[in-house]
Amino acid sequence: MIEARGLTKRYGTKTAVDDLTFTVRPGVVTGFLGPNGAGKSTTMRMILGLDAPTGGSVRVNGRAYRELESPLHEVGALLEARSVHTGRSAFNHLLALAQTAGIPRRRVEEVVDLVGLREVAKKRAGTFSLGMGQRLGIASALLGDPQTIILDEPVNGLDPDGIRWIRTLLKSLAAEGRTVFVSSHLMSEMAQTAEHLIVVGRGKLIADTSVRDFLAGASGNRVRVRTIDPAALATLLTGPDVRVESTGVDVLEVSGMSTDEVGIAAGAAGITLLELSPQQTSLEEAFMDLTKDAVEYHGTTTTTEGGSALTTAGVNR
Ligand SMILES: Nc1ncnc2c1ncn2[C@@H]1O[C@H](COP(=O)(O)OP(=O)(O)OP(=O)(O)O)[C@@H](O)[C@H]1O
Repeated sequence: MIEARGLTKRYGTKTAVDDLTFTVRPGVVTGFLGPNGAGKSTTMRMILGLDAPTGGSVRVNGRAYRELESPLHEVGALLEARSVHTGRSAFNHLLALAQTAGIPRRRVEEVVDLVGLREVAKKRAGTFSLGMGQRLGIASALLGDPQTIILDEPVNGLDPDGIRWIRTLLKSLAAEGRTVFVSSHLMSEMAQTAEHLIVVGRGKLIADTSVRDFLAGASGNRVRVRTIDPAALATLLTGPDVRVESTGVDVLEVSGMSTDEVGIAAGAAGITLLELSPQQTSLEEAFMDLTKDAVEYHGTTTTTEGGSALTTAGVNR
């Protein structure tokens, strides 16, 4: 369990994290969403005791990271930032980390298999591709068999196989009852991986919700309808709260009415329908709606460089 209360971080006049209060619970993957510069990495660094909050607090299993008796066994993390450049083999890199924390060699063997690095375990980690480097970083994070796992943008730059692998791994770690907190600016990815979402924009909390509720709340009523007389149906349905768009020769997209309402209105007017289906807003669209408000509220735009190499924290600091 991770609990942030009024968590704040300022760098000079810049407020990177602004009074964040949220709880990350065990048993589900929690996505930490926000556009670049929203404060995700800074929040994760504070959770891991790598940055001190300017205000508020954050606890892991009821205690500040620095107070954890055996941090590697409690929290495993993979932070975005620098790559692990090492002349050691992947296996020896993990073994060295394990030895500093009193973790037995057989656990190194286990995590090598768990992350699928067995075939390349004897290769120098410095020669690894981004995807292999990420697997190695995740292996390091899992070495202590931690109850809480924190990953900053783990799918950045990965190919579809790698993304699928991480997605499956995160879900299985959560299914074992662990707390899994994973950041991303890819909403579509989080929709497939996370059950719960904490959304931030410009350092502030925008939403703390299940993925399901987030989509339901954001989607409104949108209906796709095919008909033999689109012009007549469009005229019939268009109103102050209803928008009708033509999206194909015989297809309309109706916002502001349910499928039932469209069907009943068309039936009453004697207009034949060929298809009537509710449309779900994608997480991407829902997220853009939300963060657009945050951007407008704050009135400026930030751009940050998109670094994608990774290093481990909590293990390899
Ligand atoms: N050490 C620092 N000194 C000054 N400003 C910083 C520092 N670290 C982060 N910031 C600023 O704080 C804000 C939040 O940055 P942070 O890296 O936490 O965001 P993020 O959501 O993780 O974004 P990204 O996905 O780009 O990594 C940004 O505007 C960033 O420029």
